[in-house]
Amino acid sequence: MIEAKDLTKRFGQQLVFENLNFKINDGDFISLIGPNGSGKTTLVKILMGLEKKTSGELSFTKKQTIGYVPQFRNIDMDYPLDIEQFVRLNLKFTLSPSKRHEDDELIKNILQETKLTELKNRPLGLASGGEKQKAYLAQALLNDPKVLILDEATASLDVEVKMQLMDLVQELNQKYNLTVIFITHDYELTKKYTSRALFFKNKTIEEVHVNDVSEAMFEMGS
Ligand SMILES: Nc1ncnc2c1ncn2[C@@H]1O[C@H](COP(=O)(O)OP(=O)(O)OP(=O)(O)O)[C@@H](O)[C@H]1O
Repeated sequence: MIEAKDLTKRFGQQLVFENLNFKINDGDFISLIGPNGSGKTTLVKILMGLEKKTSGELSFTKKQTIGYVPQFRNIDMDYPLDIEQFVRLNLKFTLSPSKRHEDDELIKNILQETKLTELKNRPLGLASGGEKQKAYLAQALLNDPKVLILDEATASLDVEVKMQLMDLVQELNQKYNLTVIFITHDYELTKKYTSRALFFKNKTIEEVHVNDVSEAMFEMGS
């Protein structure tokens, strides 16, 4: 479980949010929603230890390995790695033959789990948007995370491709009780896939029942 108590973040004089109080349970599929600039990415950066909180508490009941899938960005056609090589980047490189064998097995399983086996030798630069995002997902899964953060990971993808990626994440959530934190501006995906929603509003956060999530929540000024 992840618990925030009175979590507050400022950048200099600018208050991003204050007194956030929430719990995220193991196996939750939770969305972080709210307008641009309301602090969603800042919160996940604090969760990942990339940014410091200003005050308040953030606690984890046990060691929580975190995987992170970023927003889609195009990759040059001449990017030198294929999908499998790209996924391997997240491994700790080693010269030990027995570790090499273990790594090969791990990569094989992850590629299978993310439905990339057939595509593993495709140059990443020539892969479709959805395939690239699946490669990022595979990389994020390498360290056996208990928590997966999708940071607008479905933005700019076609609707069908978004659904395929989310179906895959849902499978992992259900099969491994993986906690999923989904930052999104997508109303439909929030409704279809998430079981809880945390809504950033007026510099703080409130839990909203997924049935009560409205399109306006993604549009309002912060
Ligand atoms: N390193 C930084 N230094 C100063 N201000 C920052 C920094 N990072 C973010 N901010 C500011 O903090 C606020 C929250 O930004 P953040 O990126 O967390 O919002 P967000 O909800 O993720 O937005 P979006 O939906 O547009 O991605 C914004 O006003 C942003 O400009």
